[in-house]
Amino acid sequence: MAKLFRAVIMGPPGSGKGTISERIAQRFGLTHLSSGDFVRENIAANTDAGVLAKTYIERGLLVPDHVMTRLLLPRLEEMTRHSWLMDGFPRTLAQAKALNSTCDLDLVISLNIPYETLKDRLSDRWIHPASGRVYNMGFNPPRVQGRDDISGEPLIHHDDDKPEALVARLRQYKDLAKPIINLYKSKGILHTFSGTDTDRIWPYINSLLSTKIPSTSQTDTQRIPMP
Ligand SMILES: Nc1nc2c(ncn2[C@@H]2O[C@H](COP(=O)(O)OP(=O)(O)O)[C@@H](O)[C@H]2O)c(=O)[nH]1
Ligand SMILES: Nc1ccn([C@@H]2O[C@H](COP(=O)(O)OP(=O)(O)O)[C@@H](O)[C@H]2O)c(=O)n1
Repeated sequence: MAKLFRAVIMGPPGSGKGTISERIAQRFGLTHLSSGDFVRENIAANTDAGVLAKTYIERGLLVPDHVMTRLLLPRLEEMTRHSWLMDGFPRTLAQAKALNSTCDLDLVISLNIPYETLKDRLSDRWIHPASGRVYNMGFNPPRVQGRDDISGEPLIHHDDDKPEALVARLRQYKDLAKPIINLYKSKGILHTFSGTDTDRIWPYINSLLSTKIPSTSQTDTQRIPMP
């Protein structure tokens, strides 16, 4: 069996983690694991952890570490035969340490995007909640306005994508991400990409990953919140 590949993508809200993860999943055949989608699925399914998580998300708070790790780590342990890219986890140093004790990461991508760019993108982000597919009216608009391309279902706008919520979310990201970034830097697996356009960052990420994992023309790549 080919060597498995484990990566994490980090960045503030709106930095393009979901968009870039999709491209990576498609090009390299990794499974894209979105911790945010997984949390939302648990909320929709009314699981114990989902009910608990909802009380935090509704208040614009991060879900506590012990809830997130209880949700995610058992699922990761089921992924022992898959290569994956994790988006949205770890969000804290405690989560990074918990992840560390579960698996060896090969690579961490950190996105460094200016504040004005994040603000513009998020004010225009539309999401299909059931699949996690994400649109932007300028960058990747849906074929039919307000509707998901695949299912035709309505798109929604998250309250916490509004500019008034963004400053606090960004500050929190910076504070929490710093020690995680330092940890990954010290392990020699951190790669940082800066810029205002996903299309200009993507070739660099693509060529980095091409040196680490064989590309695939797979069409059956998955975007699943978690397995
Ligand atoms: N204008 C513009 N929008 C982008 C670009 N890259 C991503 N987006 C959009 O910006 C929003 C945030 O991207 P997303 O991948 O959801 O970021 P995440 O919060 O880090 O997962 C979405 O609406 C994307 O469609 C870009 O280069 N330019
Ligand atoms: N590791 C994580 C991942 C998500 N979450 C919660 O789940 C929400 C949605 O996750 P997301 O990754 O889609 O969020 P954003 O990238 O929009 O911040 C976050 O805003 C947090 O409230 C968390 O608390 N801890």
